[in-house]
Amino acid sequence: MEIKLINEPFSILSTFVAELRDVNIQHDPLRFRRNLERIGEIFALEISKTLTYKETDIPTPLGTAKEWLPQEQVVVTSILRAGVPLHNGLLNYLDRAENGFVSAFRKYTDDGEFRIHIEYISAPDLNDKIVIMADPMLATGSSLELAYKAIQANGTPKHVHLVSIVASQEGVEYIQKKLGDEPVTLWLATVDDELNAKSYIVPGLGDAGDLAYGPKL
Ligand SMILES: O=P(O)(O)OC[C@H]1O[C@H](OP(=O)(O)OP(=O)(O)O)[C@H](O)[C@@H]1O
Ligand SMILES: O=c1cc[nH]c(=O)[nH]1
Ligand SMILES: [Mg+2]
Repeated sequence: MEIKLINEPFSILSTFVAELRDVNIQHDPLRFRRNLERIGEIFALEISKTLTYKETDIPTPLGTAKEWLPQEQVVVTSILRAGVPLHNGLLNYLDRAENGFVSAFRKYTDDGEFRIHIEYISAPDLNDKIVIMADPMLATGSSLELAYKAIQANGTPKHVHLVSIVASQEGVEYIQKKLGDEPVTLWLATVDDELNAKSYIVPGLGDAGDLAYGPKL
């Protein structure tokens, strides 16, 4: 497994991440979702550089131009809920991609413990395709690991790009341990040092799903 941290060299990306984190800005849900989407667009551009390209004749009004076009079929998948705006951003650029969705959410018990529940998968045939799996938060890493394993039921992808915006160091190490031998690249915008007692990333940004879509029961 390869890990790609895209926050260096410095770019406009860090402005969008700062706005997601900033407690004085993040409570504007339209802006929060749009920043997730904009970061998805940046990841799409970076991931597109890893695709296979073929030189292709393009008819113009004045002649024939040669352009390099991507060859593989891409499938953008995301983890509900918080993955949706990131998914939209990836799809803005990878607009011919097929799409998949996985529900993976924390279900809390009265003692404050939680387990990850996967109840819904909707995805196409993944055999030999380039799969992107998006979730803005990589905290313990359980959601991403289980979602990755769940979609394998739809076929064996050629490669899987796992995309997260804010990761914890512990979560990165967990994914490395669980998926280290898989044909996977883990793309991240930033890595924070800590997880708190409730497995939230510190400093992180809070609850991405709630900030994008409001509280849930
Ligand atoms: O790495 P983990 O410890 O598994 O945590 C990360 C997961 O938690 C969040 O989802 P959440 O359960 O809050 O669902 P939501 O998107 O519906 O709010 C986030 O979007 C990830 O899916
Ligand atoms: O810090 C975290 C951890 C899980 N889910 C979030 O939205 N934020
Ligand atoms: Mg949430």
